[in-house]
Amino acid sequence: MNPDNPSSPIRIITPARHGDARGWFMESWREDRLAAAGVDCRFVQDNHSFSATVGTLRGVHFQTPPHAQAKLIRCTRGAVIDVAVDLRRGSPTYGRHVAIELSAENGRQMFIPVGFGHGFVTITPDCELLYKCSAYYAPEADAGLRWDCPDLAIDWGLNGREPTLSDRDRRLPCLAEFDSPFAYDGSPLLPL
Ligand SMILES: Cc1cn([C@H]2C[C@H](O)[C@@H](COP(=O)(O)OP(=O)(O)O[C@H]3O[C@@H](C)C(=O)[C@@H](O)[C@H]3O)O2)c(=O)[nH]c1=O
Repeated sequence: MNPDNPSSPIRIITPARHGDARGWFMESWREDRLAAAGVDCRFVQDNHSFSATVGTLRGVHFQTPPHAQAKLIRCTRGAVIDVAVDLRRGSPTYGRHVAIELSAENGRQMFIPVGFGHGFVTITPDCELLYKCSAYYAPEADAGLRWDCPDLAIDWGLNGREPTLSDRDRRLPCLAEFDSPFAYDGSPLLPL
């Protein structure tokens, strides 16, 4: 899953910023541009979260079918390491992940399709994340995997420090206890 390759189901999008003496302007979301980048998705909900301290970790989250969500994620204040984990049963990269820095400064957005888990850790204080979702929040379908599951082996860059977590995230299961409801669609994959 190399997000720089057009064959990857994970897409990185960086909308152009038009700078002038006042600052800048950008089209933060355009359906046709996303379609041109290989993303065919109808979004129905926008989310916005604020994380106060460095080392706040949310994830690894997903909703199960029929409420599964694709997400288009961007950071509008501060910086985070954003992670997408392949949870598609039968995928050659099942359990593996992509991690990239999203920041207010770099303006990158990451598109994560259905079948992937999502999580992030803050690397600056006062981080705001905005993301679009392709399905409504459904608490009964809300699920996740432990951030420190050894089978996921995600390097969050914490260097031994304990992250700030929700109670829910502390209780999430590991990959070995997880029976994935997501099917692998055969989309071409590349080594991470
Ligand atoms: C996700 C979500 C939560 N909530 C509520 C439930 C709870 O009372 C409060 C906080 O929810 P959480 O603790 O689940 O928030 P958080 O840990 O930030 O959950 C989010 O994490 C990132 C990584 C994602 O990818 C998101 O899809 C979502 O799972 O907000 C909604 O009302 N709507 C929503 O869409």
